[in-house]
Amino acid sequence: MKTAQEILNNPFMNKGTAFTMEERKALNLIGALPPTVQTLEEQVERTYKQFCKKANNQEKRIYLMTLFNTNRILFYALMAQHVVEFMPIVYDPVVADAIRQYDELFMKPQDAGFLSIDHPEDIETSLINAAGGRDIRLIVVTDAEAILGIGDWGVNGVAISIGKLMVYTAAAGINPDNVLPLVLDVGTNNKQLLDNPLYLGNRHERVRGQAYYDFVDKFVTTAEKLFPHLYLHWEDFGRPNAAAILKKYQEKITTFNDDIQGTGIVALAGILGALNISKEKYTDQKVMIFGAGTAGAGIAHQIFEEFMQQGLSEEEARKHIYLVDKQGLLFEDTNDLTEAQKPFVRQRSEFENSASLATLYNAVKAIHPSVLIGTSTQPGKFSEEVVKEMATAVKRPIIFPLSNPTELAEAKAEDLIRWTDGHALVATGIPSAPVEYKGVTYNIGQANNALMYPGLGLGVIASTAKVVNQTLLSAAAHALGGIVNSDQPGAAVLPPVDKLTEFSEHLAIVVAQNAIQQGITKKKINNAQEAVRQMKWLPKYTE
Ligand SMILES: NC(=O)c1ccc[n+]([C@@H]2O[C@H](COP(=O)([O-])OP(=O)(O)OC[C@H]3O[C@@H](n4cnc5c(N)ncnc54)[C@H](O)[C@@H]3O)[C@@H](O)[C@H]2O)c1
Ligand SMILES: O=C(O)C[C@H](O)C(=O)O
Ligand SMILES: [Mn+2]
Repeated sequence: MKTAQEILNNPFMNKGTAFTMEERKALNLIGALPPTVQTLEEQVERTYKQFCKKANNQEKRIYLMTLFNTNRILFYALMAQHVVEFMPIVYDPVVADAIRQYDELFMKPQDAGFLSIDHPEDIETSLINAAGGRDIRLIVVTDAEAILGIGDWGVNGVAISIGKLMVYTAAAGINPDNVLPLVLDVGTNNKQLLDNPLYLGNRHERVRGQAYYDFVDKFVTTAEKLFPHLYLHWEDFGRPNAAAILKKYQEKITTFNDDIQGTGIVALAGILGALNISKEKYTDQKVMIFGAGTAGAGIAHQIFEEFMQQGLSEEEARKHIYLVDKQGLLFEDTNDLTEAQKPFVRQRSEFENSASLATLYNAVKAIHPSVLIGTSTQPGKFSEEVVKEMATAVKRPIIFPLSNPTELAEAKAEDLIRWTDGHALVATGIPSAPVEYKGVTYNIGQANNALMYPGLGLGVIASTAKVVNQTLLSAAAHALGGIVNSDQPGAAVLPPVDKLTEFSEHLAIVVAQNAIQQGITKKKINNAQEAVRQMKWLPKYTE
């Protein structure tokens, strides 16, 4: 028999004031709670009032994390009613501040797991301890080398795994009992952390090379062994490692890289949504991606696949894509190209003065892309000059500044609308308020992978898909890109976050259906819709 304290201090068991009198008698809780029994609805009302009293986003976040650590059903019941308001606080952009201040704010590990490269022999024990006997179906893991656009944050990065999983549950109803947030602590090269006496992670530089890959592999093998129904989500790894790890495992296990594949899907969906509004053809588009790292190259790949699906040859498809990185427009002879950039480099002979294409402005002027996407971590680079130049040649420029958090965005939505006299079709990585311009309200879609990874994940888990392949990813992009209200002036290019739970379910059903059709499910699943609905968890108390 558990003690009152053991029950009340376990967020998976605790119902707080909602324990009924019968439960209080049976569980030795008599006298350990105030006498009034509340409903979940009353608890939601009380906690929302408490939340509203907090003075700023940081305080609000601390409050919500405390609630999460206290009563998980109540946390999700509350979040279900306030998704739009809570997303930026539990997730991007406020999560970035929480990561920067992890040691100052640390109270509880929040049921996350911490794997240390200094003790690879402890991987199995650590996973068992962190899971605590639960049936783990979904892991979000980071090594925190490239947290959003803010760089290397060592063990602090665990908060992105926790935040991503909160969104999985709030958006798609993944049972919180089945999830495990993880950080691979392989050291950090962040000097500020190494010099901070209160830093909580391993106090040495990042381990690189074979030792790193052996550690990752031991983690993957052990997790697959312990959790046979696992879907493994990689988040915010550094540029070379993210791509290499995905390549190594994507055909072997059920796995997904959010920054490469998730961002690719959401960017493609945003373009498809924008073209629904402008009534233009996909195969007429010229796409320029500024910042061709993990996310940028992932977007290029997804867009490239779509050109081929829409009938272009591989060679023709490549001609529609232009990558710009630190070196400027990427050419076949550019130094330090990554493997993921190489398929999309251009020939110098295509341009009269290729040497001048080292700046974004010159590249935009020479190419006049119809789509401009930013994943560069360089704030303000979609300047008035760049955007106006683009708009001289393109009627409805599609412009997505996707860098996170807020202070790193390549442009603000409001400026893009003004500079293009309302013609730009805009989506941003962080939430943007609607823009009022010349009597029209422009709703700004949030092109953040959070719009799709929960639905994709629910579909994959419910259908028991063995792998996340290109066909599945394309189906997800089309499902998401098809939901825009194209007749409304100022319509957003992506569905709004206040409908996140609805369209996540829709996405999940499309994905599950696609996995069934492809014959890539582990179990025989007859009905995608039923499988998805059955898998969905709702924040309700049970006896
Ligand atoms: N909205 C979303 O869903 C989403 C998803 C993933 C990443 N992102 C954002 O995209 C950004 C990049 O993330 P990442 O994981 O790809 O990082 P990354 O480090 O892999 O890529 C960044 C790229 O930008 C390039 N770059 C740096 N300075 C530049 C400059 N002055 N000009 C041109 N290119 C430059 C780098 O060389 C690198 O290739 C981050 O801010 C991240 O938050 C957004
Ligand atoms: O975390 C986000 O908000 C999106 C994305 O995964 C990122 O790294 O920026
Ligand atoms: Mn990310």
